[in-house]
Amino acid sequence: MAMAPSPPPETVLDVVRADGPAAVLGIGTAIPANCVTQDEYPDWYFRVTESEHLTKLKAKMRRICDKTDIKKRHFYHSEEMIAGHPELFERARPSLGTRLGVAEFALPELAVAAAATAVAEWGRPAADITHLVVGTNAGASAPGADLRMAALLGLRPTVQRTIIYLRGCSAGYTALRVAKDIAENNRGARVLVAGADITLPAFTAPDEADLDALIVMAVFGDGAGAAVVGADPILPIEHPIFQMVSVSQTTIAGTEHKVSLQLRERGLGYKISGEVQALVRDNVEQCLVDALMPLGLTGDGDWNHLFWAMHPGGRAVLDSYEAALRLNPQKLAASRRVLREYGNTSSAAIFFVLDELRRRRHDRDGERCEWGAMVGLAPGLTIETMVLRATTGGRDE
Ligand SMILES: CC(C)(COP(=O)(O)OP(=O)(O)OC[C@H]1O[C@@H](n2cnc3c(N)ncnc32)[C@H](O)[C@@H]1OP(=O)(O)O)[C@@H](O)C(=O)NCCC(=O)NCCSC(=O)CC(=O)O
Repeated sequence: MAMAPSPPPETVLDVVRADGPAAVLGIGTAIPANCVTQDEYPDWYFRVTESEHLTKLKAKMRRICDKTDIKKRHFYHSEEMIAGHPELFERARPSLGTRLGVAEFALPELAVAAAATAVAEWGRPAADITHLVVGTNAGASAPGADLRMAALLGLRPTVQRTIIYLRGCSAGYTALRVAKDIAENNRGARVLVAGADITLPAFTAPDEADLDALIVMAVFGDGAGAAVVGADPILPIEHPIFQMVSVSQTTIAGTEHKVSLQLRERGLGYKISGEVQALVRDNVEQCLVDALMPLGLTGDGDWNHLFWAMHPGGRAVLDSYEAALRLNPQKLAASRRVLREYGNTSSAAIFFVLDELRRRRHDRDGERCEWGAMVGLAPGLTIETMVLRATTGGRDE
């Protein structure tokens, strides 16, 4: 009997792959209830860590806080929680179990709150989600926050889960990059992406010999962000907000130790070199030329023709982007506002920035550029970019 001819591979791929680029179809964010203003933070921090006697270091902390351009931050931990666990600030004591134990509850709680908002905006039932991608620096368990999220949100048991640990501040980018590839390579896929972080794993007492930790304590905050990503939106139910056009990643040679994270018995240790700002100034423009040249979007070196979703890593990092790309001050207004209101929420921050950017597109004097880019830094030191295209398909445009 003659065998039926097998279809040529291109045809099979046409069936499997989506037609169009992936797009963000819904965005949500969430923050924990405890709020500490940046003005009160030095007093709060030195009090809860029983370090009031370190008056010079506290004065330095105040100088740092005053320069952050942060108004307030939200934390899952409270003064009472820390008082009940002295291992969180007594540096010699092992404390990893306490920290990860809190994260196990906190991450899904925050991520689900953000995801529920993103799913509601997307407009379809949570059971239509086919994939889940979660990025965080505050976990080390399997199954992790992804499985708990799937249960709490009522996702299908067949949902394909990916969790990304310890990607530093770019965990949200990485999760979005993975979601883009999934959406474009699996026709009909709808990917729920979440970035969630709490700072408790890195919480530590002030120490003159560990100024990196002082910077982390002054700048980082807790939060979660989420997005639903999919290609070929089903109109009029689904409304693309940003198309995810292309991605790139460049690791700057010889910078392996400039930003790094280590999970130790006393928690998550960050190394953040003061050279980061200079490295950004010296390298980011070339990365963007490489990423945008193939799309004809370099604007002959005038980068103000794009909108920008910079990760709000710190005031000085945003200043470096602005200087290196000769940006008008309003170009980073969304990133600066997110930094001011929440601090650097690490894996979550980019979702806050995308949410703020699309909100600003509705303002009378808001951003109108069609094309833009997300930029963030990962340990390495690695510069990640994603080219975005703002669509007119947003629900209330
Ligand atoms: C911390 C800052 C707000 C301080 O502001 P300025 O640098 O303008 O102020 P300044 O020079 O007067 O510094 C104030 C005091 O802080 C000290 N100081 C500043 N940077 C320091 C560092 N990296 N390590 C240790 N100490 C530091 C200074 O010596 C000074 O101490 P004294 O007063 O005693 O002389 C800023 O440098 C900043 O925003 N840094 C970026 C923080 C950061 O790296 N974020 C995470 C990046 S990674 C990330 O999130 C990824 C991403 O961005 O995508």
